[in-house]
Amino acid sequence: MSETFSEMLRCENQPAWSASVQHRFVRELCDGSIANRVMARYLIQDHRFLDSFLMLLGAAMATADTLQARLRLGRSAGFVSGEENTYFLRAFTALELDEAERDGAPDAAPTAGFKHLMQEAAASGSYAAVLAVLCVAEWLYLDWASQAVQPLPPNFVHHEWITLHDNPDFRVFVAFLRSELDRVGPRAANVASEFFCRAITLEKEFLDAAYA
Ligand SMILES: Cc1ncc(C[n+]2csc(CCO)c2C)c(N)n1
Repeated sequence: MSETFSEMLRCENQPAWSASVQHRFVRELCDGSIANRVMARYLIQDHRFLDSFLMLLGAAMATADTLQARLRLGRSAGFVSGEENTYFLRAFTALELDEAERDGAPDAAPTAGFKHLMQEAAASGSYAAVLAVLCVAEWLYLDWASQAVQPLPPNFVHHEWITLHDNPDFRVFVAFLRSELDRVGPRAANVASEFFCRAITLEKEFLDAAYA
């Protein structure tokens, strides 16, 4: 069987991909041993990129070439704006982080890098560029979350961050993003490959930054 375009990009970006999937953050999150301050640092930074992520989803809706894709992307934007947002707020409360602590910390370099990359992809007007960044952000998370061993850790701050990225709806969404990238990527291979590579590099740096 021949390799799909998205599989080819993932292969081309080894070992960076596996370094994220097997990252210390993922290991400690999945076994529940992660320090509260590491989880807090990670979630504060992750919450920062939600705004640019929604710009990226909006750009995907604007640049998609079919109604079916726009409808699918629209549902995902609704989900990210709803349920996931309450996870962050509940987690911030559980970790006893007040607004001053959340707002006081500056953007870490990979957070700023991600915001810039997502805004650049959104402004490019290229569906392939947007899909490449979306694909890394979502597929990488499904990849590590689906390898979590049962039973998941009892703390909701840990297990919900895993199940948010490993559930039937999310699987379908990642499969959709990959099939879209497989469909339009080969026609814009250089752009897709450049954005994919920049995104995976930042994912690894983003996880490292939680321990910095
Ligand atoms: C650094 C970083 N990269 C990717 C994701 C994954 N992610 C971001 S928004 C979104 C959509 C709704 O779940 C998903 C899966 C993340 N959270 N943080």
